[in-house]
Amino acid sequence: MKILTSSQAKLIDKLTIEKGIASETLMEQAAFSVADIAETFEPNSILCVVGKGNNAGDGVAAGRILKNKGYNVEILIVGDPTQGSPDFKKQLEIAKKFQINIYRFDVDEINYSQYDLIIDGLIGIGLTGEVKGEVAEAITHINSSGSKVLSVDVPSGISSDTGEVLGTAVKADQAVTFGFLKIGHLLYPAREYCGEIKVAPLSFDNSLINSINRELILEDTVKNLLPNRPEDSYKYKFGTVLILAGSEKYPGAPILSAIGAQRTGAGMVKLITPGDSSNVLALEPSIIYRSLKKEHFEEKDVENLKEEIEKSNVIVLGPGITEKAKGFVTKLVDTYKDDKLFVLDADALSILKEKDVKLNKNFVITPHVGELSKVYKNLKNDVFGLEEYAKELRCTIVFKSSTTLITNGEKTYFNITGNSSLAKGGSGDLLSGVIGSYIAQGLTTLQACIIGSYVIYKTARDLSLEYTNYSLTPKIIADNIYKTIQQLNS
Ligand SMILES: NC(=O)C1=CN([C@@H]2O[C@H](COP(=O)(O)OP(=O)(O)OC[C@H]3O[C@@H](n4cnc5c(N)ncnc54)[C@H](O)[C@@H]3O)[C@@H](O)[C@H]2O)[C@@H](O)CC1
Ligand SMILES: Nc1ncnc2c1ncn2[C@@H]1O[C@H](COP(=O)(O)OP(=O)(O)O)[C@@H](O)[C@H]1O
Ligand SMILES: [K+]
Repeated sequence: MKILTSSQAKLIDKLTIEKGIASETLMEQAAFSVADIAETFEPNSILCVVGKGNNAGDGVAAGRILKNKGYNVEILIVGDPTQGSPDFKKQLEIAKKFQINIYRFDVDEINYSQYDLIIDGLIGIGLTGEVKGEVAEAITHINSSGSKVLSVDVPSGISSDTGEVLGTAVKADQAVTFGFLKIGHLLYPAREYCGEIKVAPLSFDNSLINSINRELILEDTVKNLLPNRPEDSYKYKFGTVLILAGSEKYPGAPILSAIGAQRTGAGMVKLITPGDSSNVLALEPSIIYRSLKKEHFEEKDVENLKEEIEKSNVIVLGPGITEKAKGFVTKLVDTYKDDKLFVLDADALSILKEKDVKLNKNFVITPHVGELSKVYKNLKNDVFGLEEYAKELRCTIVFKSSTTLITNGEKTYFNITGNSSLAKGGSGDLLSGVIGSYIAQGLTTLQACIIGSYVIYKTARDLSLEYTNYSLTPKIIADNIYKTIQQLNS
């Protein structure tokens, strides 16, 4: 499912209209979808609270369709309708002929609570700047009405490009958008304001679709990424993952990374760690394990581990290593950045603090917000900045959050499959091993991040129904990864 910016959405509207599908037709289609979804709330009375742009046009047309079906519908216009868009004004004239009550007065004079459903057609993708004045007041009334709320396109007040709340925003039970998702539907805080999101089809011109470079990860996106596993094969065909992780202080992190790699199909998983993570063998004896019996990795270990490093395809570097391993990380990356594939996680990311650090397409980095904000000073809540950073570093970034963003600067994938069961130490360690495993099995770094994150997040989501978001742990997720792989393989 493709994800658009507001300007891409406007361009698709424009191209469609240029090809001969009138804007009135698109509006009627949009309004029918809104009306269909409104009916699922089984309301007796409906208030359409509208602004004066085309979002309002959709809202008025949906109101008229619902009125025609026998529902008790009223319309409240917020703003001066004489300043409205041509399509909105047209809809208003039609609505008058259908004898709908249309109010245009002080927004405080309406009793919002008397309606079972409020349709929010105040502002859609045309929002510019903070919501203030009458529109802000109307939003406050909608939010405190206690009525169900259906937002047209995006909840009013939400930036469809960044997911920010600009001033104030409608809290919707559902949002119905047209043709494609918008970025704002998927990022917090907006994700919380959207409620359930429905995407309704419109007769849009799809010729631009292949050039849209942002996409939501769904099962279909991932199904064909599961690596081939021919019967006539052997372990080295599925790659060797070398996990260089842990320290005396953090012996658990490398275990989760190693198990993640092993349970997703890597041919060989080797774990080399400074501390004592020997419990890994009790959990999964097939993992090749060695302890350096010291506090943390040191620069000279790069030379000591030469043979193991050179025999590996992918190096998962970072979980639990502590900042004391910085010299080791810097030397390892400098020495092997052109020859090996890397997943850099946790404290391995501290090398990005150095000026002029150059990664390349062999690298995946997997920061969470705290890690990213330490190394990327321009971090804002926007996708565009992250894409720029990936271009600058020339690598693939997995920006781990409640909505996880995966980008190589050219293409960006949104993962909303996870839930708060993952907000626990160790989830990221598990993920780094899984991504390493998929790279070892021959996927591109971008593909490995897409399927790796999906496999972990989907397993977590499914399991949390039984275990709850409180009690589910990364180890239990690791033990059940096979269930998601089964679904993908069916
Ligand atoms: N061609 C069509 O008829 C279609 C219409 N669609 C609808 O059209 C919408 C886009 O329409 P527009 O481009 O007219 O934009 P909107 O109607 O989303 O927003 C523009 C209106 O909001 C007001 N506004 C903007 N920022 C404001 C702020 N900070 N505070 C208060 N008021 C503010 C503007 O004054 C203007 O009246 C979409 O969201 C969708 O609902 C499309 O989705 C489908 C096709
Ligand atoms: N509320 C949430 N909803 C969905 N996924 C989440 C949520 N909180 C955390 N996650 C996911 O859990 C993982 C946590 O990673 P991280 O913080 O690096 O853990 P650790 O380093 O302790 O292993 C990330 O993949 C992140 O996307
Ligand atoms: K809206």
